[in-house]
Amino acid sequence: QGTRLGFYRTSCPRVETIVQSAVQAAIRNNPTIAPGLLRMFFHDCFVNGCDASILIDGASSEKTAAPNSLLRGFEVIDAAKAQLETTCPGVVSCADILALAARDSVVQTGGTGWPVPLGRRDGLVSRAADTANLPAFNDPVSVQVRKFSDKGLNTQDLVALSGAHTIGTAACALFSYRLYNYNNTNGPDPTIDPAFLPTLRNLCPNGGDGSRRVDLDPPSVGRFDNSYYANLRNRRGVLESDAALWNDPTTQRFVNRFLGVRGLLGLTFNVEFGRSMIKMGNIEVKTGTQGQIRRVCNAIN
Ligand code: HEM
Ligand SMILES: [Ca+2]
Ligand SMILES: [Ca+2]
Repeated sequence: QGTRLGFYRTSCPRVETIVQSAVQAAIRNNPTIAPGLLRMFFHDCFVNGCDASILIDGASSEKTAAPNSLLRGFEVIDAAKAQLETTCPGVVSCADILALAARDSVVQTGGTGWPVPLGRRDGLVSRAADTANLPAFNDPVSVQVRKFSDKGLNTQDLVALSGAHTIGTAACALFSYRLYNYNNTNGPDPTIDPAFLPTLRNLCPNGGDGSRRVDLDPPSVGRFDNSYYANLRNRRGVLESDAALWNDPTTQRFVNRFLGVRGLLGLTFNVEFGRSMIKMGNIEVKTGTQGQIRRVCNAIN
């Protein structure tokens, strides 16, 4: 009683093309939508499962919580839903639209696609307090591993899915503490490449605008490739949580495998990313008669 391929084959055969063209149009107009939608899906699946709880508006819904404050692309899901309601009213869940949009965002940025099993139903609750279990920018590897394993994802999934940071940006506010007075040392995080430090300091001056955004995978921020892992090896991970994946021996081994280091069993990033996304997309899904099919994605019926 899970998700499956071809779920809308008879009830809404054009669902994939409709979502794809909405996502394509949005990204053409604003490339930052691609990372926005990919991250949105992660933050949906980790809180009450992949059930579109992230999309609900309201005073204390998940959306209003700090870890979700910088998400973008909600209007793209709403637009796809509006089109689907004219083509096949009352049939396609917002949770499935988000799962497809995340995949399409990867394809649009040059990644390899994967078949998306469908049949998720939309959830009935969305509470800001439930976002506490999302991984944080300063989580050590042990905590990242635990948060992923709580959702049925292993260490390889963690390293593969963190590869999403091959596209997109981060706000200075979430990592500039590493650049100036890390852990009250009056100096930078010693694990940052000293040649990379001036670049980051220029982009995020001490006491400067915390909302300024920096590429997570320079200079390949718009391409869905494995260059993120090379940055980790070169001690150029921007977020502390990313840098930590290199500094821990277990996760470093996976980074090296994604880099195709000789002597280790190689892993192809784009293939493994899709596999892990299918796993993530099945976290605590509601199917059958659970939940509902929302009429609009930002409110419960
Ligand atoms: C331990 C796990 C993770 C942590 C701690 C983490 C943390 C973060 C943080 C702090 C940002 C910057 C947000 C901002 O400033 O707007 C970010 C960005 C991003 N994350 Fe993650 N992340 C993790 C895993 C993932 C996963 C599993 C995915 C998707 C599969 C993902 C996709 C993204 C994307 C695409 C961005 C760029 C967002 C944009 O440009 O708007 N992350 N992440
Ligand atoms: Ca959810
Ligand atoms: Ca990249």
